Amino acid sequence: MSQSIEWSPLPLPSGSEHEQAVRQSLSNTAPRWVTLAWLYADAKVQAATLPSIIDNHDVLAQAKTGTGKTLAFLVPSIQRLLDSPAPPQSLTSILVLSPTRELALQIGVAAEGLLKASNYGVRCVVGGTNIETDKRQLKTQRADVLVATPGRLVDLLENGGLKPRLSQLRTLVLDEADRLLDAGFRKELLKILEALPDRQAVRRQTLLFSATIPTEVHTIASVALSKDHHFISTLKEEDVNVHEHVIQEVAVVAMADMLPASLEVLRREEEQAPARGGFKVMVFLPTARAAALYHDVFAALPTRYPVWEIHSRMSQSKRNKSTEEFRQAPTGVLFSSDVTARGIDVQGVTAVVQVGLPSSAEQYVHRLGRTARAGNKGHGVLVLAEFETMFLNDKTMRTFPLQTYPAISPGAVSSSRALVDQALGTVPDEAKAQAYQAWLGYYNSNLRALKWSQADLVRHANDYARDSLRYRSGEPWQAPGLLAKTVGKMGLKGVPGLHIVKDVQGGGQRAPRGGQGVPQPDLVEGGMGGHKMNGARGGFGGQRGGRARGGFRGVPRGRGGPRTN
Ligand SMILES: Nc1ncnc2c1ncn2[C@@H]1O[C@H](COP(=O)(O)OP(=O)(O)OP(=O)(O)O)[C@@H](O)[C@H]1O
Repeated sequence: MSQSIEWSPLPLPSGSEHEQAVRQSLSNTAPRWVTLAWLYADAKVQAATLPSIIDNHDVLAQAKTGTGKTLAFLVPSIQRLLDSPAPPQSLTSILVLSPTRELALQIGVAAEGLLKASNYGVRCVVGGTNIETDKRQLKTQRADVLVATPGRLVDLLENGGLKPRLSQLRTLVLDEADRLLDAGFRKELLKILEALPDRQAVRRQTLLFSATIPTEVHTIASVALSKDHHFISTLKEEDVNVHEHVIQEVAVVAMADMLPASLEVLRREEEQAPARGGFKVMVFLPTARAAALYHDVFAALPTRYPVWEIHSRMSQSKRNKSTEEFRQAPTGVLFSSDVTARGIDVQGVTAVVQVGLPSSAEQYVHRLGRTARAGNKGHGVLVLAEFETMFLNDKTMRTFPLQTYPAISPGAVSSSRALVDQALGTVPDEAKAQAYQAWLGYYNSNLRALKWSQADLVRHANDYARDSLRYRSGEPWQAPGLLAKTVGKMGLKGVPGLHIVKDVQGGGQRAPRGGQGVPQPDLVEGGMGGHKMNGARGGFGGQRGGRARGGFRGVPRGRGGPRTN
């Protein structure tokens, strides 16, 4: 381990001038200087983990969202790289894994900033991009720091000749570690760990970071961490892992009023912009199709603000464009599935609105964490349908200071409704049918928590299509058509109320990537050309999906109950 990092434990005052200096140092100066500057800033997780990381311990670290975990693992690992003899071009020293592509790209940019003044190289390999380019560049360019999503990394290990490049790996980082260790990624994680050299032989250090570390992750983490690893949490025992200064409100509305209520919530956020420091909002929906539909509806509404969408049904280049434009925009709304729920650091997000049942309390925490980052203010609104309020009884959710959202009057709902209905008129039936199918899939995996029968599910889904989406099919009203194959895969064969068709309208209801036929929450990384349901837990508080295979030796595959911290 490098002995050359000079640092002082003296608590120096932090403030905006200082913060500016730190920020500048990140892009302009040598990493050693960054290390010094960074220690004096008000980023507890960095100060708390640095001594253990410098001492070459494996670390499992937990700290609230937006408190600087990325630099907490990047700066010491990069410092260590710089203080060691330069490795040959063909070797990677630091491997960072991220569950989502956007987060991987963001970490890559941060690493590049730290290595700007050096000859070392950073490469990002993520799903949805040309793997041949990755292979070529990994052969010819430096990749001292490699940031990857698990699926693409496994592809490169199995078919891209990547293994020798990792033969001297010094640091392995699992960002959003609880997600990476979750059932949805287990198979890939195991393959990656097996492909890495023996940790003792290369004295490899492993660093696991997340804002949420459910109890069982401590057990599962042992596959990656040494026995004497340090667990470091900046959360006090009685602490909850959301920021106290973020006002969190819950609006409960009739399912048919979710879209109008969302419009009203955004109208109020816009109205409150001067007090909230602006109007830049992320709206999270449970599925990719719902995010797309909300985006299309809001794009057709006579609102003043620009809107973007991001979810796994878009090409990676479109996802990148949305992320970039939203990052740069002073104001606007991004409709997102859970692909941006974790880690994404966009400056100036004034509010996070979560519409519909979040897949877990952890996911609620991560989504909320897109606002109020780095000590800034923020506001969170959770919009639930009446039947989704059981989510508030979750053990973890009950520890949060949730407030009731100021009532949305029937008058406000009906004027929003009229606007929304007009906008819905411009949305193709195909998009509504896709949102309906995705809705069925998502709530189907939450039946136990909802205390619904399959017939209840279909009844509610049809209400959603008819009353929320204004899906018009003629007289008598019929639900959007579903292929018998899709219905079979959802386990809904014979459930009354479904409309089985031979061919779906416009060929739009293809089975999702990966051919599963069953829409799932959009917690997708999407590598390996397949649709990975990252949270293959089978839904909040409910049944576990049967899709997650594998499992670490001696580690239970899952939990029966809700995900709590
Ligand atoms: N020492 C520091 N001084 C000033 N700003 C910092 C410092 N460390 C990090 N930041 C800034 O704080 C913001 C949040 O950091 P980061 O994205 O690493 O948070 P995080 O803890 O990883 O969040 P999440 O849990 O959402 O992944 C970033 O904009 C980052 O540049």
